[in-house]
Amino acid sequence: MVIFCLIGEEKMKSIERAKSICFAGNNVVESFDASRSGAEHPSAISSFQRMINASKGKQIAVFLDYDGTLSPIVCDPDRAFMSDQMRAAVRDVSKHFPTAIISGRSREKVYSFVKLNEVYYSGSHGMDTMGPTQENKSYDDKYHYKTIDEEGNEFIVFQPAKDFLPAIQKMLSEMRERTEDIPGVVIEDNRFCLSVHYRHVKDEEDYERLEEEVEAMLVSYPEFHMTRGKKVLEIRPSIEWNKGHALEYLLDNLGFNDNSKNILPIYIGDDRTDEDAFKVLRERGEGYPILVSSKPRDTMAFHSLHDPSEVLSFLIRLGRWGFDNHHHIQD
Ligand SMILES: O=P(O)(O)OC[C@H]1O[C@H](O[C@H]2O[C@H](CO)[C@@H](O)[C@H](O)[C@H]2O)[C@H](O)[C@@H](O)[C@@H]1O
Repeated sequence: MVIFCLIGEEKMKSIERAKSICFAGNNVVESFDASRSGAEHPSAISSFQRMINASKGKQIAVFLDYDGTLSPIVCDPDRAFMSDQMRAAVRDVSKHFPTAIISGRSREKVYSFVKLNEVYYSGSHGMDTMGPTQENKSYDDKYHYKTIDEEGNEFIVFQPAKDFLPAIQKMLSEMRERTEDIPGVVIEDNRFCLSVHYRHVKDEEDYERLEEEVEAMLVSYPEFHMTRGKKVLEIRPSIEWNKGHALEYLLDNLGFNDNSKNILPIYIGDDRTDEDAFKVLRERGEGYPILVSSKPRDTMAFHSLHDPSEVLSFLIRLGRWGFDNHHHIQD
């Protein structure tokens, strides 16, 4: 079935450009573009060997975004499934290197897509992180708790936006009421933040009204703010915590603090929110921030991958290298 998602800002632009953004086979809505970021952001696949050489004597750790990285961008957020091949590749990588998925989705939702017990999960743009249990004195105990999975493994959960949960639930009902007469709006409860999707909002006027409704609601919730993603407005608590903080938190819990030079983190992501994590790696002066994008873009990443199928090739290669070099997670 061919489904076109030609809406909002695309509607205003030329048909030619729209075709490249919104082709529809298999419901996939982000497609290839001939141009790519070239010399500025070399391909992580062609630079693979160089990256691996730099990892000598260091522990590689892998951090992955979900939507647009492990799964293609599709029209229906509830159907952003990951392929079995991708799941196998992530599983193989996680056998050799600590691996975490850091997503804007709720932690439970991203786990329901990925279904791997071997990886750590951080949901709600890093505001809900389940990591290894090393005592971490630098973070507030009030927002930590310990938990055990079905296999008896102990984890620590850190939820720095916990105090905002009642307000988020109120906003969820209010937003649903405010937008019930705007065709095409989908509101996703991401637990510590909300996603207001407008991919299916066809009229420019409806889109403008939607933005006004979000802004009007936020007047009564000054402790929240709105950010923008791919055809989505996101409502988030205004705390100083993002995917970059979640990455640092996980590195700390894995035993690699700011000063550690024994770690080589790889972070792969496609969205604006991933830039916070790219920035952390740049500032630490170690590791590889990799942008997933078919077009050149302003980014803090050093390398790029074209799309999730290139992410798959990269992960397969990394998993094989880990196997061939006898890297075991307990080493
Ligand atoms: O941090 P991520 O894992 O990349 O999550 C970011 C948002 O991703 C999802 O929305 C995006 O993907 C959908 C499915 O492909 C697409 O329909 C939507 O237009 C995109 O914005 C997710 O639904 C959001 O909740 C996440 O915040």
